[in-house]
Amino acid sequence: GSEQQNPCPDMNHHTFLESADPCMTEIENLTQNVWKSHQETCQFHVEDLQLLRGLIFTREEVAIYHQKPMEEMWERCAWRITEAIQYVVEFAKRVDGFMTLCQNDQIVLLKAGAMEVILVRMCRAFNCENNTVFFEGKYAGPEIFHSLGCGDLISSIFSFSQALSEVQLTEQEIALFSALLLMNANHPWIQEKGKVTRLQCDLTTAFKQLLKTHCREGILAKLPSKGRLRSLCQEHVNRVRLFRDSHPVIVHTLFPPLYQELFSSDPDSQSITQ
Ligand SMILES: O=C(O)[C@H]1CC[C@H](C(=O)N2CC[C@](c3ccc(C(F)(C(F)(F)F)C(F)(F)F)cc3)(S(=O)(=O)c3ccc(F)cc3)C2)CC1
Repeated sequence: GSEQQNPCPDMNHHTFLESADPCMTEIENLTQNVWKSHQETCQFHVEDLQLLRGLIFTREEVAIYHQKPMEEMWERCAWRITEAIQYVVEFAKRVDGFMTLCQNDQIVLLKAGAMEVILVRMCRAFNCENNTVFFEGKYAGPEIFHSLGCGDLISSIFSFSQALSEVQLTEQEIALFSALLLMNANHPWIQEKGKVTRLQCDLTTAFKQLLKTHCREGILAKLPSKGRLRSLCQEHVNRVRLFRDSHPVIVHTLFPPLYQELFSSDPDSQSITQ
């Protein structure tokens, strides 16, 4: 294919010398790999999530959720999020290049990005016509999470999903956007910055190429900003800490260990998520 001018001009010279420009097929292969990894590691197919939109919790079923104690609702959500995180870990492991990173960097990238990928994936399970999300087998409005006692977090999650579902991202766009959220070389604790930067650059090229091919550059302005995603994740971490401080035994005994490591521990403590 035609020689690509270096896609990452800011790569300093020695990194440039040791790495050739990705030619088109390399970028196309990366796009196919990321799309396949996404399809294989989503909990539900988007067609199934659309078919199930007709299945909505009845008023009686919502009332039953309202009667559940806060601890039980938190435990359910913690398990759900842990399940979703495990699928995201599997997604990352299948993206070309991720497994070549050192263990430390894999953990740092997942700790920082897993929740952001879940928030993006969530828009697939969100129905913006009636402001409901797929939860435990049926579609539910925000009121079903009432007993969690964090209405502000829930409403920001719903308004985030509302805004993102209006962009009507394709599965390929979600796949590449998710991979980009994970491969963030600017994270302070990254040891092999050059390798992550290379991955980030190739994924950026792949994403831009995909948007250009499908005349979808317009969505770049509609994607949530880094700041929006980060503040939503921070709100979630704060809420979990709040719940943990008021229910230490519950979190320590019942919350899935992976969830605790990813969200309850201090952001800078290293831990094994494998
Ligand atoms: O891979 C797929 O197909 C997708 C992956 C993403 C799935 C999903 O939407 N999710 C998996 C777990 C989900 C989830 C999101 C947020 C949280 C919390 F923030 C809090 F509980 F506080 F809200 C916590 F973390 F603090 F507890 C817990 C669990 S959920 O489906 O249980 C859900 C909960 C609340 C919502 F308001 C909307 C969704 C999101 C849907 C299926």
